[in-house]
Amino acid sequence: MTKAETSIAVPPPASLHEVSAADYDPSVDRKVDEAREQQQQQRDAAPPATEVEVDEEDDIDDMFSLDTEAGEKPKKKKTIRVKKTKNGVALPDATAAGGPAHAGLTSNWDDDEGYYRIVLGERIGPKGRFHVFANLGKGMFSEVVRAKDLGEDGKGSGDSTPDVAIKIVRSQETMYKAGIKEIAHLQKLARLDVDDKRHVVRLVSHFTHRGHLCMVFENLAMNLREVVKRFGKDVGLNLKAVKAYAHQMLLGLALFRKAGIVHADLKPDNVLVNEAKTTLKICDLGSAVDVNEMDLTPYLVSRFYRAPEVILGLPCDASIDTWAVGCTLYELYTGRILFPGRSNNQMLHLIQETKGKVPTKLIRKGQFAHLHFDETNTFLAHAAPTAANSARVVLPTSPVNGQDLKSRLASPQVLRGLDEQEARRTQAFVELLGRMLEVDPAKRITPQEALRHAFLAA
Ligand SMILES: Nc1ncnc2c1ncn2[C@@H]1O[C@H](COP(=O)(O)OP(=O)(O)OP(=O)(O)O)[C@@H](O)[C@H]1O
Repeated sequence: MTKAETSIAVPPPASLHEVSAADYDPSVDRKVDEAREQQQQQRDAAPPATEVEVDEEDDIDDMFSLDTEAGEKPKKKKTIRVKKTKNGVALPDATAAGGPAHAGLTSNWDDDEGYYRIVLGERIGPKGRFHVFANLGKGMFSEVVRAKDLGEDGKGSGDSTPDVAIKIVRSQETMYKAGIKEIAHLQKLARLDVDDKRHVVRLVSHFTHRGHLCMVFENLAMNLREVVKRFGKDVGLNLKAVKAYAHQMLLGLALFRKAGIVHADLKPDNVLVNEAKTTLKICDLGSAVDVNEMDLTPYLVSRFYRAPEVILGLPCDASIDTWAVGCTLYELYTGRILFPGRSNNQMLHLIQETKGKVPTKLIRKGQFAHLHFDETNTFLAHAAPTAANSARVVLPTSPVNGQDLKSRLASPQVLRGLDEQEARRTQAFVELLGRMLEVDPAKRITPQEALRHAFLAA
């Protein structure tokens, strides 16, 4: 492997290679992308399975021996993408059946931004079925509360009052419609997974409360970013836990593929675990899209988890979720963000340092490739977030010395410190990661193939 030969040396800032997953605040990341996406949308005013049989559940009890403590919940922001076209799912009129009649406006029940002013102790839902007792957080799209389910008659009795999580969508028409679409996707996935074995969060019911769409979910404990922060800050989780989580996420991805749905926002924040941290569920389908209705936008998926084909403007499909899960697994194992680029251009730079230069055929076909490569297909590293003052960087086809996954995770020095079995497992993990992070989406491993990979099969 040779070090990058740079005609003008403009590597990404050294600090970019070392970003702790625990320090990452997704809301900052999102704001930048939102602004860019809005610009992009204004510019483009006009507007892609097979099942797999796998054993359930690895035993990951006792993997997290630390006591839990109240952790800080990362604040997140989300870009809402609502297509004008319908996706075969009947979308009710937002203003009908208790929808946001005052869409865009606020009422006494709402704050200035259309969030419902939740009062702890309040009972919401048909017959006051849900007794709200805790706030779980606020996102761009909704606020999430925890409530007791008092049953259909709203009376609740003793043992039969399970906790649920309710996502109360902001009172805004586009968000209401996005919520309806999220419900349709969740219902489709649940129909294909009757036994609830594919690790996608279950929607219990939904209703409208004072103009707000409310989605009632099974209750889970925390998301994977919080898990890493609490149990693996800066060092990551052990390989056994990573293996179990990888297995479950891939089962989820296989289901998405089967359903023809792309999640399009997979990252540690959008994967929840139960109290025992043994089972995970993929959540937040607010950006999910039918594979046949994917738009070309360079800002799809949260930036650190964004696949190169998104940035390059190539046709996208479910493979973008595999890439995002690859980035997520690296983060779980190391406690560090794999590609912490501050722009799409820096993302491409970091990706190429780790994976080698983007193949010329992809550059040629990518609609946005001209923003990052010159006419000789040489990479242009931007000094600023814009393409201005960019410098040509001649990248080798192989990874930059020390940046490839093997050097990072399974160098001879690292392997020497492990027993034989652990060394073999680590190597298998790195091999699988490499396959999930193939730059060419056509060569990227599918979830079904990944589930048969030595790392998971062993
Ligand atoms: N079923 C659940 N059980 C427990 N907590 C949940 C559940 N669903 C969501 N949460 C919590 O609420 C957070 C936000 O949920 P979600 O991402 O679905 O909402 P959102 O409004 O789309 O958020 P954002 O705009 O930040 O992406 C999750 O990261 C998690 O911490």
